[in-house]
Amino acid sequence: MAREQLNSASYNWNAFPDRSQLASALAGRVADALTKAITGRGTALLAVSGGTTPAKFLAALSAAPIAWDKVIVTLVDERFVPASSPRSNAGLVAANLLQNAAKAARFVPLYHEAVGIEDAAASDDAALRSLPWPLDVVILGMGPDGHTASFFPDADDLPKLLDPASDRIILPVHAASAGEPRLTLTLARIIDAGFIALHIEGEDKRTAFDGAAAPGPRKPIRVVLDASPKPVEVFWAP
Ligand SMILES: O=C(O)[C@H](O)[C@@H](O)[C@H](O)[C@H](O)COP(=O)(O)O
Repeated sequence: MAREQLNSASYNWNAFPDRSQLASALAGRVADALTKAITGRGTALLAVSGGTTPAKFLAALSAAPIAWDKVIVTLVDERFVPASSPRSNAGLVAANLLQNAAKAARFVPLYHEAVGIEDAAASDDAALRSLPWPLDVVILGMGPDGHTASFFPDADDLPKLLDPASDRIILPVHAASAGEPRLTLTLARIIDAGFIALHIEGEDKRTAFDGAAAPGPRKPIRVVLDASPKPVEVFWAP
């Protein structure tokens, strides 16, 4: 049942009694959306977030009996570290999603060795243009500060990351609160997705999400919700 809407129907609230039930339900919704895309255009483009929340969901999705050989997986964002780093989102995806049936998917990472983050972002931007945009599914996470993707409130050039008219796919991010330089999909690519889910867990994240509804300066997650042409499906468990 949807809670009172933030800024008029910008999200639907899907609450679950526990994190396992959320993982199964979200995996089912994503599998259906990917299958619909494959039926419609012969392929499906999926972008997932990293961090600590998604592992259970990604593992549940990996077992979905769909045509994974027609699915392309990429990342919503990535820390500027190699896949061998414990901080790597590519490493998280390899360990949790690209297993079981989903092993047949094509994975397009964001990190590669480069002189610097700006060079990496430019070459990613060029390389990812050949993917079958728009995204069919995007799974966002959210930090307690209201960031999503790598749209950190203290990011240099935050308006450029959040420009709904940007023609960029990938941009570099410098933000003191991010831990290390990041590579991120732009908001413009995210809100074009056919199915947009926000996956958050725990009371802190629920409070942070509710805080995004409060009047005052808009946190990045609120900018995404307001810019999305369709309601974002929020999946939450305590
Ligand atoms: O690279 C990342 O960290 C993510 O893409 C980021 O946007 C994440 O979704 C939030 O920071 C929540 O992270 P947790 O799931 O670890 O709380």
